[in-house]
Amino acid sequence: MLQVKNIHFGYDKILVLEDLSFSLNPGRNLAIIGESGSGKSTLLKLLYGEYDLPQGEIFWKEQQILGPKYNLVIGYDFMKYVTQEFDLMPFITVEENIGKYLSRFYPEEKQQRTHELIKVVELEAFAKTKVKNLSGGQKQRVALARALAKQPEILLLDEPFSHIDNFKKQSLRRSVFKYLKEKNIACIVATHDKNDVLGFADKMLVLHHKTIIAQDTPQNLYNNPKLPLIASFFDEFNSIDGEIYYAHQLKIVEESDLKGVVKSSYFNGESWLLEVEHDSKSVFVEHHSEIVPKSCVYFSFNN
Ligand SMILES: Nc1ncnc2c1ncn2[C@@H]1O[C@H](COP(=O)(O)OP(=O)(O)OP(=O)(O)O)[C@@H](O)[C@H]1O
Repeated sequence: MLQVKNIHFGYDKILVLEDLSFSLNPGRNLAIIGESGSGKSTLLKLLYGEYDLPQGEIFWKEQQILGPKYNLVIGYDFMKYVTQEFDLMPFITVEENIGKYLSRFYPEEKQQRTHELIKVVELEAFAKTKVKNLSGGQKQRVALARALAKQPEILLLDEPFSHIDNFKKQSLRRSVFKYLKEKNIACIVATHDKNDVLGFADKMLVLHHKTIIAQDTPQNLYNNPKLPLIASFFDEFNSIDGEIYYAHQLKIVEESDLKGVVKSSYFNGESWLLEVEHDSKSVFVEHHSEIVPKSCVYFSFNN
């Protein structure tokens, strides 16, 4: 189990994280969310042992995670960290990059394992391509596969699908997260993308103002967001009389006490998002069709 106990950390005396505590069991998937600059990457680096902790402790099972003051080489064999920089070897091929840390004394096993990982990240067509000739998204997939090569017990991922195009993203997420579950590899994913979380994370942790402001399953946080910051991660929302309503929880009706004027309609695939001016504020309502600007409409709550 990963145990993070009352950790504090700052750069140059400016506190970035204050008194964080949480835990994660083997094989579980934890998503870390928070606005830009809230400390997600810093937290991953601390979990990896990249910095010394001025206060608090981190353990993976019995092993305490310590920083450079105690370790000549940063990191531990049971943990891998995929940063936003990838850190690959450009002049060798995809399969050579992935196989680099696998034992060459078992060539057949090495080849089999490399092939298995290339399949997980859906890069079969590029196995023999030099990394320098790959796109950013393809490099990101090689970095993921390489982190998995030696089968870590825990994987830290910083925005793991940020460079991958939308055509590939969803199938790649399914493939990678399914693989991690099958192999019982715990993973911690720092992300801005709700699609990395919904459907995959067992638990979500929300960072804000240096601390954890919420810690729960994605389902519970989605259904009961409590704070605008949490709702905004998932969807367009409105605060009405102190309550949070997603746009799909409001509907256009023939008549109601809530009246407004349509400012804009935005097509979003399955439906349209209407921006309605009500009480000099914008209210977002999901609707099956477009409504011309300046139309007067009534809206109410979906039951
Ligand atoms: N090496 C560093 N030296 C000094 N300050 C830093 C350093 N790295 C990050 N910071 C600061 O620490 C804070 C947290 O940064 P961090 O990169 O952890 O946030 P983040 O949530 O990962 O952001 P993003 O979502 O934009 O990647 C920011 O205010 C940032 O400016």
